[in-house]
Amino acid sequence: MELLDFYCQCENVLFMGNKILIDIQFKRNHLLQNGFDLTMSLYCGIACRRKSFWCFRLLSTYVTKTRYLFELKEDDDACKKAQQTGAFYLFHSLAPLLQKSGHQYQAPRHSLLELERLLAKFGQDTQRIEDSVLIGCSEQHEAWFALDLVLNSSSSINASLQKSEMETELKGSFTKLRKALFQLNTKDASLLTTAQALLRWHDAHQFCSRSGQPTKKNMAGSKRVCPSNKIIYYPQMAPVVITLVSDGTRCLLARQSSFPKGMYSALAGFCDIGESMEEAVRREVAEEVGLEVETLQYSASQHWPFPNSSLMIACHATVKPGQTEIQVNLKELEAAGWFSHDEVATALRKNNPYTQQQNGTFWLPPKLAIAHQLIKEWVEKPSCSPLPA
Ligand SMILES: NC(=O)C1=CN([C@@H]2O[C@H](COP(=O)(O)OP(=O)(O)OC[C@H]3O[C@@H](n4cnc5c(N)ncnc54)[C@H](O)[C@@H]3O)[C@@H](O)[C@H]2O)C=CC1
Ligand SMILES: [Mg+2]
Repeated sequence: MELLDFYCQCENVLFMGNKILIDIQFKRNHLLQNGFDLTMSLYCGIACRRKSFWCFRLLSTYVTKTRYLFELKEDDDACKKAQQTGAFYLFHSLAPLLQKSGHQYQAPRHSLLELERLLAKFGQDTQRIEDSVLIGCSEQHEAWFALDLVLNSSSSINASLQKSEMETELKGSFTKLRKALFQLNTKDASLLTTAQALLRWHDAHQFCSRSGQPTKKNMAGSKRVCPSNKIIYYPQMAPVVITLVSDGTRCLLARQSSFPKGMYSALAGFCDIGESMEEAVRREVAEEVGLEVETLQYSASQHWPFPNSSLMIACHATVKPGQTEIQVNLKELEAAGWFSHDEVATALRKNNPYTQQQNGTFWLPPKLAIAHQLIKEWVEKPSCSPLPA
């Protein structure tokens, strides 16, 4: 909804608690005088009365959306109300419901009414909807939830037998996220990885680790509380560093035996407790390939759902040109080597996860993986100027 539409609907003045809007004519003039673009999607504001005039501040769509999600996480009643007009992504044993068209997958959403009908049809209690977790909302504040139809269900044996009937009813299939991830658009991929990570965390944190009592999820699923001792548990991610090492002209790529055949990636490793990101990078590079990092530069980060939730922290690092002899730690890696700029640029151009490279050439992680971004950055700008490690 755009600014102008919103004001036209609300006539002259004020409404909605602290989201008070002021006289349309005044605001329109004021905004025009101040050079605001009325077509911007700013449509919500906060106003307060100062002496004889109103002060107001428009909030961006992003800010109002963020505040709305915060409210839903904090207030169970507001969250329950949001389910009435919300939409649900469905999972079965952590596999999302997807519909396939050509090479692409799409994630359908269902209304509360459709979900209630589905559960009733398959003999499940509609109370189960309270197991759903909040994963986001649209710009119009339609809240999005995810529900696993099998996890934590008292009738889980029954439900798993009904999987194919459910798929027929829902006109889709419950597909392993690892298989589908790279054929989803970025928005669906991000929502589904968040949803899966959150559903998995709830499934694994049903009991308090101190009292052994069942913990209780809040409506949004942003935490669990032990009713007996009030300990609050929040969903966790493990920090992982991923580093593309360069010697100035070549970059170092490696593979684990668990990787798909022919795929090489940057070096990755979990941070140890008490370590900074910089220390973790130095240790992992030394541990895995026997090299000492000289400089490093942060690039970007990414949530990664496999095998459990990780926060991938991506960096570029360099080693001294004269100290490039690799000693592969075979307990961690199957192979590692230096690759020239041309070799990597060619692999990047040809990279296609559906038709993995033939005739012995190597291939790189797909676009959605942060390893791919890191490698692409290096190919585009091999001589960035990192900081001392
Ligand atoms: N998104 C991306 O582009 C990429 C993501 N990754 C992810 O990075 C992660 C870490 O890479 P690895 O080389 O496997 O790590 P790693 O080099 O630390 O080795 C894994 C080993 O570390 C130990 N470990 C320590 N803390 C752990 C924890 N919190 N969880 C699990 N194991 C722990 C275990 O013994 C495990 O076998 C992997 O889960 C992988 O999925 C890896 C490459 C690319
Ligand atoms: Mg590793």
